[in-house]
Amino acid sequence: MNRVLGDIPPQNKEVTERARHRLDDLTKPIGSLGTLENIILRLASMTERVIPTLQSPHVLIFAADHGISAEGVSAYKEEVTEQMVVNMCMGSAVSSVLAREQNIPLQVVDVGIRSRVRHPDVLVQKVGLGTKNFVHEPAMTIDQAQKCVEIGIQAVEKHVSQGADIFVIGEMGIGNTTSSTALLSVFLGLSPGLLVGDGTGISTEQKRLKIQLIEAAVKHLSPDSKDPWDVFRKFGGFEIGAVAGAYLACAYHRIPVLLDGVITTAAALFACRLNPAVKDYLIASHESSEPAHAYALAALGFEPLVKWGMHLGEGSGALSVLPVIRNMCQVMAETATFEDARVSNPHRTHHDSEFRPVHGSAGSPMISGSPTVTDFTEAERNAVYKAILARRDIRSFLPDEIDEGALWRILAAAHHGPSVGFMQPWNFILVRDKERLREIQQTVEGERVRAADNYQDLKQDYYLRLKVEGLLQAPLTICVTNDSTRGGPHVLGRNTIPETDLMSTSCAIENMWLAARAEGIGLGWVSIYQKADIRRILRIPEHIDPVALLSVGYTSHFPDIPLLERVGWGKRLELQSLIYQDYWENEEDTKL
Ligand SMILES: Cc1cc2ncn([C@H]3O[C@H](COP(=O)(O)O)[C@@H](O)[C@H]3O)c2cc1C
Ligand SMILES: O=C(O)c1cccnc1
Repeated sequence: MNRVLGDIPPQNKEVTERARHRLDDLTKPIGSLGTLENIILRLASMTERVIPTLQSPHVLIFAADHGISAEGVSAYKEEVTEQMVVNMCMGSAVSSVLAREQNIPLQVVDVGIRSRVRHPDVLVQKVGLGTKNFVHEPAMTIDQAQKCVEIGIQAVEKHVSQGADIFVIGEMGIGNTTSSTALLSVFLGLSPGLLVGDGTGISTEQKRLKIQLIEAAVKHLSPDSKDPWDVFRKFGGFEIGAVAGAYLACAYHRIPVLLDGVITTAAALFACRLNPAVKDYLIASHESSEPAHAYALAALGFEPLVKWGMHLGEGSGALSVLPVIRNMCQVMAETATFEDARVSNPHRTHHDSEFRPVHGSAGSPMISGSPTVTDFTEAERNAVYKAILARRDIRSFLPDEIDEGALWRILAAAHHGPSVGFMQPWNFILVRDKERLREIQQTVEGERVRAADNYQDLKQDYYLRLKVEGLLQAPLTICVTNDSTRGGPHVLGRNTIPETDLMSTSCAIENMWLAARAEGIGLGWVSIYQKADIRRILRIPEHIDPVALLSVGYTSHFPDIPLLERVGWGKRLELQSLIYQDYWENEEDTKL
């Protein structure tokens, strides 16, 4: 607990500033999303992402019983706590329906229900069998107070480690509006008469009793309002402590968390008294009709997003507002900027839209320094680079047929290659017929020998000893063709550089190569042939360009360095020597 309490990160003003800049660049009048703009900026600061994403919400509901319920301060009996928890687990409580509708997992934690809960899905972590009745004695010991906060921390941390990126925390505990109101009365120094409301629908008589009991208990237990633990242990509840712990853990992990009604907000005030930095990670969802809620929100400096007169608890208010907040993340991500949509912007010239990049904190699945959250895990990212670095041009094949599923995936990878104007100029001729392959091999062999004339003496011998194809070994050859007429005469982006169709087809081939490598399948690009020969053998029309012959098959091994490097034909140039800054640099320039 001390780790979490002592190390809550501050707001990130730089990210907030960049987010504000982007928000003002979106195609809408400045400030037109009202209060929701502030929510977006706060989310950016909390998550240190200019474009925050909330993809994995999680609901935690903490439940416990209260000694004070013996005084008849609720319209319902204590046993309803356990019954409602079972109802939640069966998916039939308001909170369960709201969570299910949004596909959000919900976990109920029993922090101290008096009876055994009759459902296996409840996480049982009882700190006691209900609190003591604070009319007579402190609700709990200091040890219990710390334990329930610790349970809240652990519950959040478990789900954070599984990828949760926003939390709704709810509570269930008959009698807990009395407990919360007592806490708020002491923390805020306000009289219970101002704060007590109708709770679950109590009579005027019960309301009067509720006020009197709180007043008497505060007098009797004389809490030290400057000591949050003293106040909490005297009037709190186990579920309220767990909610406070959950808020602390969210703040520690830079995870946004939604407040619900009066009970969770009392827990928030307790958490903020332990460390005021928690506040920066809390979002007020709604204002409940319990009078104490408005006072508590005001004390925290929060303006609730909505006032719908809700007074249910269970996280129901927060769950109702959550979609609005998540939509705002999509707005931030997907709304066009004035510049992108070519809409005239009176507020920005081209120059002042440039901004310094910002560096976020590291940690999977976020890439360090990225302004957005990436949806690639570290393992997935590494896999992409592995395929790129381990790709080889293969010329030795095993005769085994290629798995049909793998072949389809490789072709689909090609088909998802980038193409200018989306013209998709490619076709794939799958050649398995041995007679046809032999014909192809003969023309390739003829070209290979002819090309040897380009080299002299020893270099020529060297060239002729290189194996340039495995056409007859591989079970499959794919002829990739390019149709420059596809998409009509005016393909977007192809008007000034006509060969972009060919570039697109090349990109498709590279995709195939990488996919094949990941499938453990070798691919060799054969390019020593006369196009006319290949057109004749494969009956390709005159206007279609046979770009590549790809031998495809399993191979005994993928060399760790390219074959031509291994045999000394060439070596990989230094990347550094190929990169220029701002303009083409002459070698003379760099020597100076
Ligand atoms: C059926 C039912 C479902 C609830 N869900 C939340 N609460 C809410 O009401 C209780 C607090 O009110 P009081 O202090 O008056 O007992 C808490 O359990 C709170 O979560 C419920 C209450 C009832 C009766
Ligand atoms: O404000 C709330 O969330 C609330 C009010 C009454 C009863 N239960 C919850």
